Amino acid sequence: MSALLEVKGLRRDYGALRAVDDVTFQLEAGSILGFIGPNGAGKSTTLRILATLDSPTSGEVLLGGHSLVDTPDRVRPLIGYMPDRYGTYDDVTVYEFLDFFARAYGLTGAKRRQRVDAVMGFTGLGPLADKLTTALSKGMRQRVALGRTLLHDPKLLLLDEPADGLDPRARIELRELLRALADQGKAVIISSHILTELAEICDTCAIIEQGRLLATGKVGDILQQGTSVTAVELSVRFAVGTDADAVWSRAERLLLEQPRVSRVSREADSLRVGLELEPGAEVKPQDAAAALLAVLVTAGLPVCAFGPRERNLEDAFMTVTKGRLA
Ligand SMILES: Nc1ncnc2c1ncn2[C@@H]1O[C@H](COP(=O)(O)OP(=O)(O)OP(=O)(O)O)[C@@H](O)[C@H]1O
Repeated sequence: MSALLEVKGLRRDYGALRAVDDVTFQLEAGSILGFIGPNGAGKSTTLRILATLDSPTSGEVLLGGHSLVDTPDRVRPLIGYMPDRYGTYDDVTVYEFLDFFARAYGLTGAKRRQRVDAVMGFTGLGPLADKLTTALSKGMRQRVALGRTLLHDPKLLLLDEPADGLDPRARIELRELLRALADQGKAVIISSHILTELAEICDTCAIIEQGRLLATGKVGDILQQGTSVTAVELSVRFAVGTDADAVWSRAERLLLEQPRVSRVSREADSLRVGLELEPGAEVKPQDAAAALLAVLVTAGLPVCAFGPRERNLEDAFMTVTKGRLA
């Protein structure tokens, strides 16, 4: 079965600037793709083209097998697009706002009321139906914007930086809503700078820089990129009180004196330790790690956690973009 969305060799030039350069990827129904890139990488331009708001200079996009470039009117009803800046109107309640857009989507009579009610129920906006949209918190306004995107029950959702500016609770709620939408069989593309958020929400991700896709694939596979069997990252935590600085400094000095330790840095409440093993070396990574732990404990340092450090999407992003973060 072919993918719901197929993007092939997409290119968009603005004069001499190539904003999107040969972008190719696919997306299945029911899955969430994270679109990651620094400012100006080409995320919004790509999403705008997928929303049929802009035309590519070249390339093809098929949605449900239909060309988005040649037959935009045919595929538009299948697409829900939430831009990075969404407006609300003064003196309009949540219900009126959604009802207005339901009319714009051509929904009439009982069907319209049913869709608006369904969307308000899904997004949890029901109790706020009579509130003015301007009186809502950012998280709630963003739900209204998402609700508007869902009124015509699209198959493909394009969300440009939807988590931007949301507090942690609103982000978690957004994540749950998006997961529920994917479970309903919708394909979702979400762009973001908040990489840790994306790792939890996405099935696949695409890293874009200067218009080019540098990596695409399952989040787990992307996380593995740039890792090697000869480099090991460890995370060490200490049970510390007011002596934290002294303990951390001693540990840092001691670790840096050890063979194979390539770098040590502080990270939130732990030390991140890079171990380099010689290629083909007899010593196994776990033995080298065990030797380090013994050194720390023998020195009387209060180690309370010690183990391999999990790579996160930020590490993967830095690896595939070669460290050029926006
Ligand atoms: N209408 C336009 N005319 C000329 N250049 C444009 C236009 N739209 C975007 N660009 C340029 O294309 C490049 C890609 O922009 P785009 O907005 O797609 O990036 P982005 O990844 O979404 O970044 P951000 O996270 O900052 O929104 C940038 O260099 C931008 O300045």
